[in-house]
Amino acid sequence: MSNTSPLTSLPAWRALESHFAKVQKVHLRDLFAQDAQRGTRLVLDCLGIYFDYSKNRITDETLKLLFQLARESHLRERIDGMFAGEKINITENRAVLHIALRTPRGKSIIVDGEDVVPQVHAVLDKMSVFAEKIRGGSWLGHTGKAIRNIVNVGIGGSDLGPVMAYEALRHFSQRNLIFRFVSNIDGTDFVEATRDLEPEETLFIISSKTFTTQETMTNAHTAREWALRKLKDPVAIAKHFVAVSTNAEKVSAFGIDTANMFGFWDWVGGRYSMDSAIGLSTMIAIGPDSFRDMLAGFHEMDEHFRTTPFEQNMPVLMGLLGVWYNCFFRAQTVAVLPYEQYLKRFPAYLQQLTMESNGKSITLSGKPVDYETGPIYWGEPGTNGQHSFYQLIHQGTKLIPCDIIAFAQALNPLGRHRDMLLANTLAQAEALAFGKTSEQVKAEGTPEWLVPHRTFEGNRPTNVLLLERLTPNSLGKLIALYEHIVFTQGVIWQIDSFDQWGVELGKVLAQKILAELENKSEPMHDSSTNSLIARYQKLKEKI
Ligand SMILES: O=P(O)(O)OC[C@H]1O[C@H](O)[C@H](O)[C@@H](O)[C@@H]1O
Repeated sequence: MSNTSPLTSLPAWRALESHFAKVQKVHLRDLFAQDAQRGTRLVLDCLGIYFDYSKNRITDETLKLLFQLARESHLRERIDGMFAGEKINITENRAVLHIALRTPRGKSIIVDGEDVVPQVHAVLDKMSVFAEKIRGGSWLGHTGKAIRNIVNVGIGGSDLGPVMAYEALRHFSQRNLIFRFVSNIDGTDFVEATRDLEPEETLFIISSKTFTTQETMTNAHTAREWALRKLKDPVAIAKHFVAVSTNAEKVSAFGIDTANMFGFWDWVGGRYSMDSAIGLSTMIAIGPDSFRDMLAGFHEMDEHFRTTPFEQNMPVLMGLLGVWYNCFFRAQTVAVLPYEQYLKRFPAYLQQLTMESNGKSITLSGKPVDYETGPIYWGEPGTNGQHSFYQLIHQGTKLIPCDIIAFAQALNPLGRHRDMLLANTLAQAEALAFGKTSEQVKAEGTPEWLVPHRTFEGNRPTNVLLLERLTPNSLGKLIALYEHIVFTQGVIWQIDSFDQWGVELGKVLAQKILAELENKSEPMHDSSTNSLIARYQKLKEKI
């Protein structure tokens, strides 16, 4: 890591603090009134994405200082370090190379003396052959029937990406195949996902980077029992189970032939893995060509991020705007509002990507931070959110910057639906920014006492991302955009965006409590946990 002073002592940070004191109350109405070009000037139009950031509470000076902050944080060197395969995940001593997963054939990225790009393409080729066999009906189950149902068993990064991508790209999927996803340790997840499936026609993809995750291993064993109840012969496993993992030893120990294993590498973080073999279900759904088209979209955004000056660099710009709201306005959350039904799981996917990455409070040099880091990401597709939580965004006491994502062309054109959807999209961004003054409300003849209730303060910032059409390629660009926003922010905050130690403690305690629940040994915890255990055991006995 380049030598960087603590964030709050950087000159740009100090300058931003005094700048913030001056501009924090400035209203977007005034910023637009002062500059007739603002709405066409503060936009980026590249890679097929029209990014309008004019409705942010920023001036040209804000942007200048934010870019200066990026330079003083050595963002350029850190980007180069990631792309060169440096071990920037310092707490796990690992390279962070999800960008290698979409690097075109023929290029090279060296990790520990080995070029990883040919390895990436070898796995993609193996996935393609397998995916085509399933899609074409030539991969037969144990009793000679073609596979019709594909069940991905995984959790976290081995589930959220596949689920999101399947939903997002459903329009491009082969419709005679049924896809299901099992993640939760709650048995209901498995039972409901498989209750109407025929084992003879079902393929399980056991997806787990480590192949040790309790939920996934338990669901995988349950899946094996479910399949063998009908198929009887353990030889059948070879036709009905494949694995996606970095851990060949554990895959064999489970009983899956490593010939049926699709590998990836320790330099791919779970939440950055949906475009690795973890995307096998996605590839079976949309086909190898569309999957590669998605990878090409990722790669275009990677190259944009790697080579474009910060001022025109979409992930850098969006990342810095996020830092501005998070650290100076102290906005606690970011709402992601896709105006596209197919992106309904996109906010959930982003929650792991952003919050598991930047939910940290210790710097790379091991000190507690004295500023805010990762915000809470949340959201629902428009227009549904409008009839639910938008009230709070418009008139509540909290500042919630919103990312609004929309596509001009409907994949399912239907009457006036798309125009109505887009009218809502644009209206919300306008209403959030400009609001409605009490004068305007009064002029409508509203009784005096009602005026404050019907007034909209406005000045609620939005980023609007407008694309032509949701395709595998544009989805790849959008995901890579957020991956690099996370990276940019992690660099500014001087944290390790690629570890996740915070998930460990609960896992260890759950093992201990499970043993106590099953052995009925005397629980040795605090008084609250002890009595919850006792109550659970009592309630359970009532069945
Ligand atoms: O893919 P796996 O090794 O099964 O891991 C699944 C998930 O579980 C872990 O607890 C981590 O928090 C996630 O980052 C990971 O994606």
